[in-house]
Amino acid sequence: MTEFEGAACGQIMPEESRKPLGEIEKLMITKYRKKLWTKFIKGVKDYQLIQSGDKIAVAISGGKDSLVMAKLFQELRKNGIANFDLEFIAMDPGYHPSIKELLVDNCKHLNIPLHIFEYQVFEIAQEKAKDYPCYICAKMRRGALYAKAKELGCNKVALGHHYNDVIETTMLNLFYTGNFKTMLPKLKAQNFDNMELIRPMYLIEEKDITAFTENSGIWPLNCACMVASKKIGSKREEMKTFIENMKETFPHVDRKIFRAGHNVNMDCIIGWQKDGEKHSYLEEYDKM
Ligand SMILES: Nc1ncnc2c1ncn2[C@@H]1O[C@H](COP(=O)(O)OP(=O)(O)OP(=O)(O)O)[C@@H](O)[C@H]1O
Repeated sequence: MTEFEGAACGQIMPEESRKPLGEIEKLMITKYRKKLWTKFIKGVKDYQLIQSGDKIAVAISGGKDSLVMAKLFQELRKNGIANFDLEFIAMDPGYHPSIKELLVDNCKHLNIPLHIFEYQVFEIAQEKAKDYPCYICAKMRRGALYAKAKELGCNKVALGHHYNDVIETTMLNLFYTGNFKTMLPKLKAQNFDNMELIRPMYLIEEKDITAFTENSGIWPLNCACMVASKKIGSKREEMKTFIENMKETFPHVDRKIFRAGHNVNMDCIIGWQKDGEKHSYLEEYDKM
């Protein structure tokens, strides 16, 4: 473990030395075709994430998810299935120089032309929210990514959240906030006109991203956070373990949680929020 990682950080250990770019690109559409490429295309189609004429800013943290997302986007562009443009953006929130070097080196090897910009999120998050910096950090990061995307003439920002992120977020909301709230495949940006956030990795499982990354011999950035990782145990990691343990008794529990967000039965919901306003089923009860 490096001095920057928290106990919850799981390091990816490549099985072999870094493969040449051509081999990595081929691996993605051969051995990992079903697990990565097909699911990427399905997510893009099912959730209508790309429209003709889009210019998409692919947000690269340097972690495994966003690196794989970048390669999948490049493959889609090569295939000419949709008419869209790409930019790759990375916000440097105050990374240690060795971490930044790894990010730049991986992107160079993977032929991802990166726009890196500095935005000292770590410093601000640590100062403003000592006990729980993650929320403010994520909010500021999103604003900075939208602003950079706009500057480059993009109308969409793509984030690397995947299938397991969706499930874990749903369960974290249920357990810790007592609400049913999942993560959307796309949404309109607040405070930025004509800007959308898309999550094209929505159907891709984390274990397949990990396997592909290890097989490619890539060492991605891992827990580059220099603020929170040592202060708070990762609730997300705990939830990951909890779901894995549940799978021993209910093998398809992850799929069921994922599907639940697509199958809410509004006839059996007592209260909900819409556009920030609270509603109750009693509002409609007497009209039935
Ligand atoms: N510093 C950054 N610059 C640009 N994009 C970022 C940055 N940090 C996060 N993102 C984007 O937000 C997504 C979710 O970020 P999160 O911190 O949850 O990382 P993650 O789930 O570990 O994903 P990854 O493996 O890509 O780091 C990333 O996949 C990436 O698209």
